[in-house]
Amino acid sequence: MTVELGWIDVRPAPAGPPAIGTLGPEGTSSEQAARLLRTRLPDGPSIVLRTTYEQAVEDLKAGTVSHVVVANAYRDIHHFYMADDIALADVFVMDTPLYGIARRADGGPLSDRPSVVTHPSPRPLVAQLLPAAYPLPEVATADSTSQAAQAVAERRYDLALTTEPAATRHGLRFISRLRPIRMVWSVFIRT
Ligand SMILES: O=C(O)C(=O)C[C@]1(C(=O)O)C=C[C@@H](O)C=C1
Repeated sequence: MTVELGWIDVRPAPAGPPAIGTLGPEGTSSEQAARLLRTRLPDGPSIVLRTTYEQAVEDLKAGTVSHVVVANAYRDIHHFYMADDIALADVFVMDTPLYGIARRADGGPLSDRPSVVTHPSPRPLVAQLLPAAYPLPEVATADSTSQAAQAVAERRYDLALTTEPAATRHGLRFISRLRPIRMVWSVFIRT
């Protein structure tokens, strides 16, 4: 369940039917944030999930979506703040779904030095959540928590730092404790 903790509108919504772009595929925290934004917009807008936030912003500039939701922990968000053809419309605080380290539910025993994949932004959680029995691994990166889960389901890595929805979607089982991330989300519109 997602909990909205605060909301600031800084610019009126654009005219026309809304559509929301963000980072996918299904199971990302960004998808949950987009679902929350949808509850505040008229006409039950569609949600367009893209492989990167940059692709979602290209859709915004091209006019195929009206809003793009970006996690403020995204390290390249400054490009979106600096662009002069899009602008910040809203800011809200929402806890992400639960994050944890997950393995294939049907896999055999884990290696003593399992490989780990994560989106770059929540990477500090790998050291925080990885059970002490395992040495700190080399960490590979994926474009989203959901892609990280998919990479483990496809046997490319042993463990993924991922969300509960993405783990469920890809048949993974958590081996760590779970925690949410209290996140500020930025909503951009075209100017
Ligand atoms: O990959 C996702 O699920 C995202 O929505 C992006 C993501 C993440 O990787 O955790 C980016 C930074 C924040 O930690 C919240 C979300």
